[in-house]
Amino acid sequence: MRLDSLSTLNYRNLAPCTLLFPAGVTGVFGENGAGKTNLLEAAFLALTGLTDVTRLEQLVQQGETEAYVRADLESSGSLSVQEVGLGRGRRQLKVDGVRVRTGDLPRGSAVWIRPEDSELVFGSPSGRRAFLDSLLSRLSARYAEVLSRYERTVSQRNAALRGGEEWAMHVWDESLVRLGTEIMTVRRRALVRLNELAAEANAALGSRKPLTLSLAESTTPEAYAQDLASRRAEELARGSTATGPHRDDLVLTLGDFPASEYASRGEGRTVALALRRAELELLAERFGERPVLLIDDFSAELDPGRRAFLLDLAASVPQAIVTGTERAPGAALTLRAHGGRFTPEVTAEPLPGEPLAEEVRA
Ligand SMILES: Nc1ncnc2c1ncn2[C@@H]1O[C@H](COP(=O)(O)OP(=O)(O)OP(=O)(O)O)[C@@H](O)[C@H]1O
Repeated sequence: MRLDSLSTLNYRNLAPCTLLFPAGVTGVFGENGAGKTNLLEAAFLALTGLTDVTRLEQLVQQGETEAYVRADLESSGSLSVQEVGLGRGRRQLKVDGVRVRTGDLPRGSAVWIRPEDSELVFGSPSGRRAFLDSLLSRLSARYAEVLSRYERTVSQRNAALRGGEEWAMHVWDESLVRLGTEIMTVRRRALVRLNELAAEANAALGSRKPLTLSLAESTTPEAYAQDLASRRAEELARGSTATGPHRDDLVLTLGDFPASEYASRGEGRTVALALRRAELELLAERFGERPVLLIDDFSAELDPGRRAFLLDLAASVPQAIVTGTERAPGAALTLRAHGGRFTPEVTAEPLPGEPLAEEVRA
């Protein structure tokens, strides 16, 4: 997978631009607040159609009403244009000029690694569930569909519980058990490979404590219907669905203890990196192509060994964009970020026989 160019208009603090990206690593460096994260966020949105901001308006430049991003990308030898328009709280996606839904974009096109990933480890179960669900939804359109039906069913069932509609529960329970069982089954199956890949990545990061992924399930496919029936009174009193995959956690165990409670900051960042590398490998296995890798702030909180891991990972994919407050070593192209603009740096060391940059300018 390759991002040939990225165009943005009215996107956060970015000046309108079209940037061309070569194969290999593009390093983007600049001071805090220059727009480096915004650039990666725009690239991730244009490549996948995905964003995790709560309000799409946040992505639109202050004072404007609409924003636009466009990716020209190359996948398995063919070229396509993906466009995302943002306005009035809605997102409109097009591929080669034809309107599509998010799930119709290439689902394995990008992985985004950022310092906030530590929240996966230290934050609440909902963040880890979102990581797992978003990954599985990208691996399988069927999972995305079942998950969205399940989530709709939970909120409708909750409304019925709040309305005291006990008589309607058997209908909601039937849908909930059917959809929830499929979600639990897919999660369990996918976790086997995800666990292997995350453990490998954790070892490659030099961690002396083994990493194990497991599911803490609030029920099981076999017991789900019975659990719902036995907690009916409690659910009616609380007005919410007490059990099911929307309550489960992805437990990250480092050594003998849950990382969420016992890991140091650095260990937590390592676990998060291991999860992201596992995500990248799973997407590559599923779609037969390595995603574009977006790495935000490659040096944040990381010791030299872990920085080297990230830079090696960047070198293992056809294309990566790596940001930092300092230059990423070994980049094919370096962009200097300043006030939402990105300027290519002329390489200081000419290839043998090439004139110096100064000579070119003279
Ligand atoms: N909708 C918006 N409109 C205008 N500016 C915005 C909008 N959203 C965010 N910004 C601004 O964009 C600027 C750049 O943010 P960004 O996170 O990309 O910086 P960065 O280069 O990654 O910095 P750091 O090195 O601190 O991570 C911030 O000053 C922020 O206030």
